[in-house]
Amino acid sequence: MATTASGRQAWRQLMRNTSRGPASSLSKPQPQQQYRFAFSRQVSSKARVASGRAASQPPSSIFRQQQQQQPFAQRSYSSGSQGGKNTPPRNSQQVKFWPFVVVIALGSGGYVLLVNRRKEMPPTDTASSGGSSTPAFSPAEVTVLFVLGGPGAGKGTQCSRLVRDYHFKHLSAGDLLRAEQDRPGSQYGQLIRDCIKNGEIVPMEVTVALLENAMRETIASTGVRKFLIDGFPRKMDQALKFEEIVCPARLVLFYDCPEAEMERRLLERGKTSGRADDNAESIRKRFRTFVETSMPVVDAYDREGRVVKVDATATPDQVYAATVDKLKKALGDKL
Ligand SMILES: Nc1ncnc2c1ncn2[C@@H]1O[C@H](COP(=O)(O)OP(=O)(O)O)[C@@H](O)[C@H]1O
Ligand SMILES: O=c1ccn([C@@H]2O[C@H](COP(=O)(O)OP(=O)(O)O)[C@@H](O)[C@H]2O)c(=O)[nH]1
Repeated sequence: MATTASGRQAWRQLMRNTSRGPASSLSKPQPQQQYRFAFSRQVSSKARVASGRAASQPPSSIFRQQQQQQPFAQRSYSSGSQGGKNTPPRNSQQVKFWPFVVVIALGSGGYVLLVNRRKEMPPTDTASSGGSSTPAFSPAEVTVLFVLGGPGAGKGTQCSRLVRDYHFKHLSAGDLLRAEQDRPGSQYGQLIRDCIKNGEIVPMEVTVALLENAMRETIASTGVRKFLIDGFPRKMDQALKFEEIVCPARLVLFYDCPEAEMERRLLERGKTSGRADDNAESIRKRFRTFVETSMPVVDAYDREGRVVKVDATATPDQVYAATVDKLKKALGDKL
């Protein structure tokens, strides 16, 4: 997808609106048009590389069709003016020039206005920083651990314990999305509801904005600067975007659990969780999304040596002991 100036603007608009509103929420409903722009924008550097190929390809077949149709359209116009037998001869004195003058004047005025407006626009991401923006938080001051694993692997269970013993702030992407979904007046409520029910991933702009807001709010209100970001990133674009504009992650804590065990846990959790996606059908879809879309993210971090993998099949206490042991080795005094 091409990175358009209007797309970048829409992203900025989204971020401005979200950072103004109450923490952890996307506060200001926006016009539908901007919303679509925001989602069409792919800003990650990898996405840009990928889209470069598409951009250099010839115009779409629809565009080509329009180009080809133009001569026909012109012919049909001219055939009318050439006139049939009954067409009176054209009197050159009847031709009026003032409409042309008005059109040219309006066109020139519009162009000048456009140029001046363009000058007032803030520089785009790529123009200002050669293709990448500075993250909001420096990894020297803020520690971010992504906590990943299949649905029901035990991410939330382990995060609660780490919060208790090591004073992390636990930010569950799923919880933030569910809160936004239920927030009266949220423009994204229905979209989030549909994605969660179908085990699909909510467009990254929404989730990244919610997480950034929650981090800002946490730092401002508690001073805590260590974050467990649970259930995120589930897709490569989220990972790239978050690390580009929010904060590079220190590592990924990955809970490895077989599907049969995760399914058993989720069906058990579903008896009391009240979650719309803790049912057999949604669980199946979530597993598929996890394998097809989220595991490649874990694999990518693994190739960079940034994954701490923990076997999640044992009891919660045993899994926690293994977690602490491995995190101490990986983080030292940052734990
Ligand atoms: N190690 C474990 N063994 C058995 N059940 C577990 C274990 N860890 C978590 N659970 C249970 O499994 C369910 C899913 O755990 P949860 O932490 O909510 O998973 P996730 O956040 O990965 O979706 C919960 O009901 C939880 O109590
Ligand atoms: O970054 C995220 C995190 C979660 N979700 C959605 O929220 C659902 C529930 O995620 P959560 O982490 O709460 O639960 P889990 O599936 O790990 O049990 C997922 O299936 C997705 O539909 C999402 O779209 N983006």
